[in-house]
Amino acid sequence: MRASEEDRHRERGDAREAGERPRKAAVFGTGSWGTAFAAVLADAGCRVTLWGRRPEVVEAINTTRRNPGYHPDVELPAGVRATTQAAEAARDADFTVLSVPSQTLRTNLESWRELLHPGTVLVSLMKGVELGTAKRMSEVIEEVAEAPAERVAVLTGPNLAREIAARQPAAAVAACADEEAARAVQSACHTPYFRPYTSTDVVGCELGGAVKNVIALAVGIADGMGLGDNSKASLITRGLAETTRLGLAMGAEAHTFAGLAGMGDLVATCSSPLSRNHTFGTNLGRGMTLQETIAVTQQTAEGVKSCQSVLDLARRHGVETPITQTVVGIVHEGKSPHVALKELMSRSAKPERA
Ligand SMILES: NC(=O)C1=CN([C@@H]2O[C@H](COP(=O)(O)OP(=O)(O)OC[C@H]3O[C@@H](n4cnc5c(N)ncnc54)[C@H](O)[C@@H]3O)[C@@H](O)[C@H]2O)C=CC1
Ligand SMILES: O=C(CO)COP(=O)(O)O
Repeated sequence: MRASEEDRHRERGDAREAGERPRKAAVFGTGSWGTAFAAVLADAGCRVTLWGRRPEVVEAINTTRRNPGYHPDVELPAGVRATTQAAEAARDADFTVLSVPSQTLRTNLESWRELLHPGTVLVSLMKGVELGTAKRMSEVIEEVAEAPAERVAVLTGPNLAREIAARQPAAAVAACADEEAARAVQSACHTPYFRPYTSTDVVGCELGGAVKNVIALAVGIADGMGLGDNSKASLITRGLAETTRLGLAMGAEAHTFAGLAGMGDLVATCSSPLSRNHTFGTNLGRGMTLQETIAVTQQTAEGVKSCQSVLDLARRHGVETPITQTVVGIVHEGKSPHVALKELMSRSAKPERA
């Protein structure tokens, strides 16, 4: 029989009292989510080493317990320390958490792969699809780190970093082909305010996270154009329909898209002013050019690049993704949002289930 959550919490406490070493996590990336998730892991009892490339950020974290560029008002738990040395972060890590921009992951991981602790579970926090290859982040990790799918997990869901850093309650999904590894990740980040569920549907979980960023761009554009809630609800709902269609073609499970990694994340991202993708879209919808919008965006808005890879995936699988196509048209082909909207609305009529 599977142990209940309470039993597992008790077992962890017993193990610590019995002198078992605390679990160790390396988090690569001191950005908004990497920093907030490091705090979650530490609050759950892990010893966390954060790797950052900028010495001044690492120094600030170690001396002030704050990351001034991303979460200036949040005091990080004592269990988090930072380093610029990848080898130091990776040493003995039970969990190696990756939180860099999706398009730099391959290059980053190529320089870290020799340092990874044998047997470590690699956990992707990233919500993008690689340009050119159209690979999901877990696929890039498996390939570059030469790690089996059983040791590559994904953590996703409605998790706006600023809210998690403020310890506001949220749920998430820890997905891995190996259920045992998914449970290990779940237990490593389970706190009174962060409630991860497990899944073995890695494809569905990753796709939900990546495509919702594209749909959030569309909803942001609608917002920026001054459109109302009917328009936005229609985009969100049809956005979920196209995500599900693509996911099913790729072997994902339908129920994943009705869960936290699908609907949950889509709703959070499309409705929150904290979302970088949503804000990016709003600026475009208000009439900023792509270059102006990029210039005012301080953090990673994955959908801007991943919309092209998602469209690539859809074409490879012969799936229609009209909203994604519209976003690509506006963001990368210079199409005016008004013209793009007219085209989207004038597509041939069809049954809702098509
Ligand atoms: N911020 C959020 O609320 C959430 C973000 N995510 C996902 O987490 C991933 C990371 O996002 P954030 O931390 O929010 O982004 P961010 O933009 O706040 O931070 C990215 C970090 O990567 C570093 N970085 C940039 N280029 C790099 C390179 N070439 N090599 C190494 N490091 C580099 C930056 O210095 C920064 O520390 C993204 O895929 C995002 O979609 C997922 C859930 C929530
Ligand atoms: O993934 C997120 C929330 O779950 C964060 O969304 P943004 O990257 O658009 O800020």
